[in-house]
Amino acid sequence: MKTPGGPDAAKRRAGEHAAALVTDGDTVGLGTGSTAAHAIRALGRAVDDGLDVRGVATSYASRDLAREVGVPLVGLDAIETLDIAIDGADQVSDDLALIKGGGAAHAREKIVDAAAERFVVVADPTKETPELDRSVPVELLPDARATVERAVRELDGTPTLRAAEGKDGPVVTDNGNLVLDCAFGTISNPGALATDLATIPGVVAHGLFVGLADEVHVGTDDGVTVRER
Ligand SMILES: O=C[C@H](O)[C@H](O)[C@H](O)COP(=O)(O)O
Repeated sequence: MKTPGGPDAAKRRAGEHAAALVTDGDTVGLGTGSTAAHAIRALGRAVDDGLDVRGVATSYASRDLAREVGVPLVGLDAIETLDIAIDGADQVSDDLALIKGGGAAHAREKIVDAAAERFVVVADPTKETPELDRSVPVELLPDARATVERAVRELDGTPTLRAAEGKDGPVVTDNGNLVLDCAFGTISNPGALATDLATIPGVVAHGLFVGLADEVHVGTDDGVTVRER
């Protein structure tokens, strides 16, 4: 699908559309990535106009952007539930299963998105796919690298340690852990794979989000399409 202004315009449409769902008094999960950033900026403008919200950041990056644009923050450790979370995705399947973690933020994102009454995914059309087939990011304790790699191979996956840009060595997450990008080909049963990955000792969180998204807002040529679970 063509998107005038390119993918970033589509991301902006989706982010602003989702931000408009936030109402006075809400506690809002602030996702990570270039699409969620548009929602955070829109929320900052709404706060300037008088909206009363508390944001819960999912990463250093979303926390810093929220501070920059004036969205008041509350710590993840201080909340039990949220009214709404707005977050991006690397892939969205027809049944709203997601792959997340392209920015290595999926551990905190999963906590925040799962705790929200309403989890809204924001995306551009390049993220949509009938079935998930991208590599699944798996955050793990550094000492468990060899054992987790072996367990992923036993699930017929191919793990690759994520390398850092601008630094020698691996990506280290906001939580001080490593990330394995695990290729499984087309994922025909995301729920089963999600359970298998979650039960590997040493895995902190993986990027399969199954049964969590309530709706997906996709920026298009002339607006936004919404799919609901
Ligand atoms: O770890 C990063 C997150 O899961 C992002 O939400 C995801 O990678 C999508 O990012 P973007 O909107 O930049 O494509």
